[in-house]
Amino acid sequence: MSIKSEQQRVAAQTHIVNVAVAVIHYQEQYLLGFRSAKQHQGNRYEFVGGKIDADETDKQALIREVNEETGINIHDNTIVKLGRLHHDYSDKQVCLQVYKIELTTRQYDQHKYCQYGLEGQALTWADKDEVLAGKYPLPAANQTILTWLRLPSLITVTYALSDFDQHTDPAAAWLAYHRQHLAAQAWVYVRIKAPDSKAITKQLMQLRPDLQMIVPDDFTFDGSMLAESLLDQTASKSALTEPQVVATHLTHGDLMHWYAGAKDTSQKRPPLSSDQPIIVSCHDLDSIYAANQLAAERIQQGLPVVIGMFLSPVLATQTHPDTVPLGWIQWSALAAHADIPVIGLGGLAPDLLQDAKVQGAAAIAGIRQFLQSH
Ligand SMILES: Nc1nc2c([nH]c(=O)n2[C@H]2C[C@H](O)[C@@H](COP(=O)(O)OP(=O)(O)OP(=O)(O)O)O2)c(=O)[nH]1
Repeated sequence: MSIKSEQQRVAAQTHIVNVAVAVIHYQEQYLLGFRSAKQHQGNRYEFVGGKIDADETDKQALIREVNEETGINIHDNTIVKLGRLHHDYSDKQVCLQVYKIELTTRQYDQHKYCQYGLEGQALTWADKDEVLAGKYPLPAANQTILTWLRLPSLITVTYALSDFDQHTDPAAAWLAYHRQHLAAQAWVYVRIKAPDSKAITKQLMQLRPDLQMIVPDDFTFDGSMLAESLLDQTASKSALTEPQVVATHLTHGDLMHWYAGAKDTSQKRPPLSSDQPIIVSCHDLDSIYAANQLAAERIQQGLPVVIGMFLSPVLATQTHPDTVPLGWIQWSALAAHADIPVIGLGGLAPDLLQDAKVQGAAAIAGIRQFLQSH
C-alpha cells in the first residue's frame, strides 16, 4: 500500500482531518490569513491552507488551496517540505502537512498590497521576527511550525579536534581557526569529538557570542567549568549557558538506543530529558522512523520539539572516504518519510542549496565548504 493511501486510511479510521499548510514568504516577510470567528480555531491568524481532498496529493492540495485563497499560483515555485504533525484540539484532530514556499519578487509585488483574500479573509504580511516572537496569535499546533522556521538554510559543522593534531596545541589551533572562519551569526554544530570538548566549546562561546550552537546531548556545563570562567558565578546555570545553545544533538546511535527502549513497553523510556530543542542524525529508514516517533512524543508531552534531522551522507565526503553516499535519488526518497525538517549533509556546498530544496531539503550543512576562506 502506498504511503499516501495508508495515511488516508488511518485518517478515515480516526477522523483526522488532513490539512495542507503553506508557509508563504518573501525574504523575511510571511503571509498570514485570519480565521473568522465562526471557523474552527477562529479569531486567530493562520498560514494559508486547507483540507486535502481524498483524491489529491499534499502538493496538489497546497497549490489548489493557495490559488483559491489568494490567487497566487505556486505551481512553478520550489515547494519545500518542513514536516508533518498531528494535533488533537479535543473537538477536532488534525494532521498538518507543512510546506514552505518562497515567492518570486514578481509574485510578491503583485500581491503585497492585497488586504483581503479571494474568500474575503484578511491577509497580512508580517515580519518573521514578530511571527516567531508570538505577536500574531496562531492555532496551538503552529507552535511547532514556528520552531521549525527558526532553522536557517545553512548550518556549519566544525572540524574534529583530531584534524588539528599536527599543531603543538591542537585545542588552541582549533579555537583560533573556528573563531576566524565561522560566518557571523552562523548556526554551528559543534562536533569536536574529544574528551575536553565541553571546555573548548565554552571557550568558543566566549570568543564568538554571536554564534548559535548545536551541542552534543550530554553537554551540560557543570559548576566547575562555570567557576573557571569569568562569568558571574551567582547567575543560574541555564542563564549562563542557554542563550547560545539553540539545540542539542543526538547521534544516530543514541537515537536508535532510545528507540529500542521506546519500543520495549516493559521498560518504556521517556522522550529524552533534554530541555532544549533536539536535532538528530539519521542514515536510514529505521532511524527516520525513530526520529518521527521521538518528535511526536516530545510534542505530545509539551517538551521542546525536534527541529531537524541531519540525513547523510548525500554525496561522497573527504571526512568519510570509505562510506558509500546515498546519492540524491535515494536521499530524496528517504527524506520524504521524515515528519520534521530534513537537513542534507555530506559532500555539499552552500551553492547547492537550491538543488537540495528541490530534492526535499529544508536546509543543508557541511564542514569545509561552509567555513569562510579568509
Ligand atoms: N489553514 C490552516 N489551518 C490550520 C493551521 N493551523 C491549524 O491548526 N489549522 C487547522 C485549523 C482547522 O481545523 C484545519 C484547517 O481546515 P480548513 O481551514 O480547511 O477548515 P475550516 O476550519 O475552514 O473548515 P471548513 O469551513 O472548510 O469546514 O487545520 C494553519 O496554520 N493554517
